[in-house]
Amino acid sequence: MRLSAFEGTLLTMLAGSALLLAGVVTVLTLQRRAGQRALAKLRRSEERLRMALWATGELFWDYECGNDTVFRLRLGASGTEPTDAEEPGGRLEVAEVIHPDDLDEARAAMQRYLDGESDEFVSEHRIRQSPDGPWAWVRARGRAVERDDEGRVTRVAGNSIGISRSRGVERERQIAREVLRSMNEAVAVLDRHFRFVAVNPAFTRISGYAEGEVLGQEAEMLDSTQHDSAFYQHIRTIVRRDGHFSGEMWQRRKDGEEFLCALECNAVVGTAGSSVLFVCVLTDITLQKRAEQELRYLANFDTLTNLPNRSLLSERLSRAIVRARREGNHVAVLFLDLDRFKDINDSLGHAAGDRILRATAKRLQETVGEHQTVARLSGDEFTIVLENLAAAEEADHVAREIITSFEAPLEIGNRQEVVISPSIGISLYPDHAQVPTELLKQADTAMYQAKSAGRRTYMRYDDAMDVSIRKRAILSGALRKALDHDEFRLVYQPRLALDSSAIVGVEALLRWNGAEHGAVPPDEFIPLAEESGQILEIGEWVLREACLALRRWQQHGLAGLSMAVNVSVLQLLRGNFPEVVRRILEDARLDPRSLELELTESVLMANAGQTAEKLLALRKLGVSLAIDDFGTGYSSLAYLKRLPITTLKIDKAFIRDVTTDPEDAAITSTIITMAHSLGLRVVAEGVETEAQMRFLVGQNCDEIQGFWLARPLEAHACLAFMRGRAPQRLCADGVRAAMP
Ligand SMILES: Nc1nc2c(ncn2[C@@H]2O[C@@H]3COP(=O)(O)O[C@H]4[C@@H](O)[C@H](n5cnc6c(=O)[nH]c(N)nc65)O[C@@H]4COP(=O)(O)O[C@H]3[C@H]2O)c(=O)[nH]1
Repeated sequence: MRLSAFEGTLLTMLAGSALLLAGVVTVLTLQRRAGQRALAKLRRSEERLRMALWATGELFWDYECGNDTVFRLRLGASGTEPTDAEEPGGRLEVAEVIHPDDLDEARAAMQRYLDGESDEFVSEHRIRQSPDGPWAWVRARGRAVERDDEGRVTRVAGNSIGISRSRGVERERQIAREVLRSMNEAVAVLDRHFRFVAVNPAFTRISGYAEGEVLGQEAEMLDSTQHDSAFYQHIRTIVRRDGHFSGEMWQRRKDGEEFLCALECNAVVGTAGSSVLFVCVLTDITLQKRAEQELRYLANFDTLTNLPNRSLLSERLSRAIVRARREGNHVAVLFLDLDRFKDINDSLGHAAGDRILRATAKRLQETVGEHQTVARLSGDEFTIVLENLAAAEEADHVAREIITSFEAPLEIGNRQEVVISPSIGISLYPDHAQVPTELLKQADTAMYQAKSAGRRTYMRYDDAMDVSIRKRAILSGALRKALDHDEFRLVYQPRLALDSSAIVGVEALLRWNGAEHGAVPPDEFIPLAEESGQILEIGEWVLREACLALRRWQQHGLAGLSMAVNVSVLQLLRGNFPEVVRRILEDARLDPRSLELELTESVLMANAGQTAEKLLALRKLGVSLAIDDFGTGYSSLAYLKRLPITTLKIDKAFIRDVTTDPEDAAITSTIITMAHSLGLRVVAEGVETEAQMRFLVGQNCDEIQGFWLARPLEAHACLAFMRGRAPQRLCADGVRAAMP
């Protein structure tokens, strides 16, 4: 079949169109395939990017400056799917993301970047990964990704890396550095050869060595001479072997001074398991040790005398008891108190008192030997523990030795000497008690009894003493009310002048008739009043009462009489006694020459130096001064010479046997002669018989006093006695013929 031209043309055109279509289809197909390949490539590259992002664990963010919001993107755990930190595609206010404390600094960093002051935005701050999640430290970096027409940054994008861990480590390091720097303890890091690797400032402060002087040096440069080198070697061996040492040791500073330190040494173990470094911490404990020693000393010793105190005494006594129980022997406790120490302390001053206590401590320790415990409990109370005694009598023997040792004066410096006597009480284990407290109590009780028995003596405890102590306590309580209750009165014992046979004076003697206890002898209550200090008040009352009595008698026409009043040493030592006397004499309108004050010999002798001044003041007033009970104390006429004494009263103990005991007769006669040679008037006390009186007349004694003449009399009876007695002549041989 033949085709027309039109048909041919049409056919040609159709064929061409088909070809064109086929070509277009081919192109399109090719294009689609290329697009698909490109997309696949893009996806692969995105995937790789995502994987990389996931692997870094970083957070991507994109900050819009205009609205101060941030978009954050972080990849999920699988790394295949992106996970928005917030709502996908959502934006968050910056203030919601960054920790409030870090916000200002982060903004400032951003501002610096936006102002062109930094090449990139860098900030370390805390962010929350999720709304309720914990805060985590990140280091954020970013750069501008968009700018406006004028070139101003409108968007900044970047990433944030978690730095919590490194920041923690750094922070720990910083703290550790600071701790080391500010530590009071010296820290030295040593290598395995014990050479210094590092030291802290405290090390320099304590050892005196600067860091540069020790680094690389051996630690033994600090070894002291207090230990031998084997000691230090041994410690280093322990540190190497155990990786640890803790203890005390002496070390030497750069200036050579040695110091005691507490050392704590620990090995730092390397990855291979062996010690690579040793960290040693040294604390200077020299002062602490000294303080501890001082505390221990203070807890156990008396600082004044350096003797053990009560606490150490109890400890030693307990141990002594245990030993004695085991070995079947005795322990004695000697409780010692210095007689009239309080008065001496008050008059000489406390500094001198302290010196006396120190000298006493020394004398005691010397007497009993250094192996026996001598302790000071308080004030002037000392205790001695005697061990290994086979018999109780050995304790008596030591007590006697102590008393004798105190006959020699105590030297208390400045060429000053003091004579002081002790009173001692003794208790024994196992005889009196089994425990320290009881033994001490009983020795104290015995000491009290020794004091009551006239001081300067010792007594062994017995059960009856407790009763007596209780009685004394009750009596002392009653005595306190005696003045207020008007329970005191005075009696008067006349004194006779042997040459004129006239009554020349009386001695006022105190009587106490208590409501509860009846008549209590002065020998019992005067010591109690002295102990409690009441004697001051009572003594003043006696003085006033006696002066008023004399004044009344004078008004009754008795002239030329003198009144003798006993004065306790406390009255003399405390306060202004001469002034008290002056006032009382003035009130009573008495001539001071009519008053004689009697002081006991032992007291005057022991305190000669301090009392002399007061005695002089009294003498200046015109008052006579007598030494009472002469012969019972120190009987030192040499001492007497130094005191402004006018009268000496021989104690009745000598007079009692003066006619039967040649020794007493000789003593009495010597006292009279020597007293006269010193210009003193002599009065014999306790004259009970005519024979005694005769003897005294023969010895030229000036006055007598005693039952032979008259007993102490009530005021009115005494007045009657004196009135009824006209002076009588004495016999030719000097002995008065008439009996009283
Ligand atoms: N055996 C005997 N004794 C005689 C004889 N003549 C007198 N006496 C007693 O001897 C003591 C003498 O007094 P003293 O030695 O001062 O001894 C006094 C004195 O030291 C003290 N005393 C008395 N009154 C006071 C006072 O007011 N103040 C002070 N501080 N002490 C006083 O009490 C001590 C004892 O006083 P008294 O018991 O009254 O004892 C008095 C007296 O009664 C005698 O012939 N034979």
